[in-house]
Amino acid sequence: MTDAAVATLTDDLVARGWSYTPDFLPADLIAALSAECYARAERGALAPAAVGRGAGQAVRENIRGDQIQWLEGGQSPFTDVYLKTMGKLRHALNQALYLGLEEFETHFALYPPGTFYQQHVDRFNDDDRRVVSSVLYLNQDWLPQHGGALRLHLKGQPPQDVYPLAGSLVIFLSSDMLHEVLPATRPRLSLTGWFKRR
Ligand SMILES: O=C(O)CCC(=O)C(=O)O
Ligand SMILES: [Fe+2]
Repeated sequence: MTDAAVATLTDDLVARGWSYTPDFLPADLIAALSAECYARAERGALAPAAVGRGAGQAVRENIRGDQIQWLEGGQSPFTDVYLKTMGKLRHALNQALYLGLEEFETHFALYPPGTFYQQHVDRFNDDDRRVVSSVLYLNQDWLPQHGGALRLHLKGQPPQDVYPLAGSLVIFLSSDMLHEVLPATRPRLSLTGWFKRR
């Protein structure tokens, strides 16, 4: 992540509420993170993702069908490099945009073929701490015919589809951006995260 890439990212976030950075992290690190996600899935560490919060939380596969595991520091050298990079990005966002972001929470997500996440925004009604959403994709050799786009529903414009290509990073404003994940023909892996204010 060069200074120029960070500048473009923050400029795009201000100008249009989202940004796309190809090759955000090196290919060998992305391959290691992808292998780690598959290994976690194989040992049963990923669990069906829930929607909602607190007492209203429930697994609803008609709304979202991914399997997730939250990350913690110290789990692997690869996830630690990712967490450290997102920490640097958090500082950069704060310096450029004065967002007061104090935390970053993130999970692996695996969408089995055919699963999806219906249109939503990432901020909860009863908790407005999520300010910026991030998705880092871990899928080698992804082709448009595999489906699985992240569809951003931009205000007053046609929707924007982003394919989940290995190493690419999408950032958007958590409260404003209506978005959905379209079904794919192959497993779709990512690290999804949220920069939060206190
Ligand atoms: O994987 C993606 O492209 C987006 C995931 C998402 O919208 C979410 O987890 O809230
Ligand atoms: Fe989302």
